[in-house]
Amino acid sequence: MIEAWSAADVRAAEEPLLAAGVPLMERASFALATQVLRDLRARRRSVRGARVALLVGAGNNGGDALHAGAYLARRGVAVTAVLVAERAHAAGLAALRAAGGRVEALHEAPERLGGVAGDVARSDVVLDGLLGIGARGALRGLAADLVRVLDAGPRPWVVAVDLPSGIGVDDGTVPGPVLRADRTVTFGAAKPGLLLPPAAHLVGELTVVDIGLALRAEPAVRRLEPADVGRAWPVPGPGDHKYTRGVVGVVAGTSTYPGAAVLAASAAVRAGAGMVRYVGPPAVGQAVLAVRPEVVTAPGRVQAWALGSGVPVGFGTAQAGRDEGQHRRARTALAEAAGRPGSPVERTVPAVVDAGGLDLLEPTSPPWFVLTPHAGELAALLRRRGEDVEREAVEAEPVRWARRARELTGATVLLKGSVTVVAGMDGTYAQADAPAWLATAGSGDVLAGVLGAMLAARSADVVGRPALSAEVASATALMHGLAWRRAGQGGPVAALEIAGAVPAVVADLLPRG
Ligand SMILES: NC(=O)C1=CN([C@@H]2O[C@H](COP(=O)(O)OP(=O)(O)OC[C@H]3O[C@@H](n4cnc5c(N)ncnc54)[C@H](OP(=O)(O)O)[C@@H]3O)[C@@H](O)[C@H]2O)[C@@H](O)CC1
Ligand SMILES: Nc1ncnc2c1ncn2[C@@H]1O[C@H](COP(=O)(O)OP(=O)(O)O)[C@@H](O)[C@H]1O
Ligand SMILES: [K+]
Repeated sequence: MIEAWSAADVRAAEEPLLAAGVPLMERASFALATQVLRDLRARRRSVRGARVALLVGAGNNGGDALHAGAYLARRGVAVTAVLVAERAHAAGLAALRAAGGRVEALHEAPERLGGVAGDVARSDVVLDGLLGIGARGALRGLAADLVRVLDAGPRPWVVAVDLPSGIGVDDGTVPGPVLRADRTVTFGAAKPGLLLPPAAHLVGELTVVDIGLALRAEPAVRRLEPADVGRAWPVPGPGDHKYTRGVVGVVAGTSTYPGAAVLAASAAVRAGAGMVRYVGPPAVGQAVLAVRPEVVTAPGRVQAWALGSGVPVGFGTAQAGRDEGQHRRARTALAEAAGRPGSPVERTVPAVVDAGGLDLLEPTSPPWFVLTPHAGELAALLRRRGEDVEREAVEAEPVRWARRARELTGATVLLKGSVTVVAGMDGTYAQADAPAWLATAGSGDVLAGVLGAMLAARSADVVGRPALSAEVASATALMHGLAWRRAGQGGPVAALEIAGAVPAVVADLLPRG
């Protein structure tokens, strides 16, 4: 698992060490220089004579870049520091000069911007040390101008120092120009903005360097890795039978959108549900059975629901494909699963609420409900609860709006997108496990089905400790991405094939022995 701490928590952890004279910047810059040497060796035959440009801002982030530049200069690298602010880290500057590095004081001659940017672009590696955790708002002034010019030209290999300068350190926003990094070397711990969209797309490969910080607070954002999923995946034991493994109830699809039912039910079967009950129009049930004869269509108890995929509700405009029967079935399931008065207690179970199901929710829901909107659906859900927000605003600040939806609805919120953000009761997760090939019609229905199976397998645990829903949802997003990799082999894939790849991915992930 990768864990990320806020800028304030990182500073609080640094303070006692700095007070005790622990050389944090030396540790950080040495690790940075070592990584740059590795990158240089991978990219050219000899380190000696390689060209490295340092983009240096006014603070300690620039200091890291300057000290790393000094190490590199001593290894025979031709290092040029480009200063963009009146101030620059004095000790770092002295170290670089002493090691034979060159200094280009761009702030003293801003008219040289074009020429300097051209030189920077011809470097073997560029270190972005403009801003670190001291960033406030978008890059300003000459730093912003330089990044804009560099962005427009040919791209050298960029290593971001601590983080790509100008991203929202704690919220992953991209309020202005940012130089996209090929690698980010971050110190002490990852920062939330490195994991959260949209900034996460500017980070490149993430290297976390241990500089000895003791971070005591809870991490602000977590990202699960495959081994975490392997450890958490429900593995049946000798005493299990299909009911203990969990029955998933699927209320999905209509005669207009039968495919969603087929995809969600297939995915639940493939993810290892003990049994899948399809609840819906008989003709859709037949379509499901034609693909997955394991599914049953008889009514009965379930341990979790997957509701709403392919069940449009269509407020106002999109009325096509409405099916009042499906709305009624979904509403009944939602009420029972929430434990509304009058429902048998054993019917209080987790529920995945997808697509049209989001329009059928009561104003508030229990935290063992996992809502799975994409940005447009989240914006609509928020508008219905009084927020003035459009899809674009959700895309610009996904974590803010996912958390807001969690507050307003009470449910766990899994916001789909190129990075999936999960806002849960005791924390936030961000999963970036597949490229845009995964964005294919029906892929969200598969996610809903897999998540239904996961929640059914841990039904009582999730209702008893609803904070677990977020972790289960994140693990499912990761599994979804891995299944794409397996099914698509790096290229396009059909949604049903993603479901089909789940068993092999699970088998690979489970601990051996
Ligand atoms: N503490 C330690 O020992 C360790 C710290 N470490 C390193 O220090 C980094 C944090 O350093 P930091 O606190 O000096 O802040 P930093 O990010 O360099 O920027 C502050 C400067 O930027 C300016 N500025 C702000 N916003 C701006 C904007 N939008 N556009 C333009 N300028 C802007 C701001 O100017 P002001 O707004 O105050 O005028 C101020 O001068 C951290 O990320 C890590 O790399 C490691 O070495 C490990 C040990
Ligand atoms: N740019 C992207 N990169 C990677 N994954 C994406 C991207 N866009 C969407 N996805 C993923 O693709 C799936 C699409 O789900 P959804 O929008 O509900 O589609 P559908 O309703 O057609 O099934 C989600 O899991 C989402 O996280
Ligand atoms: K930086």
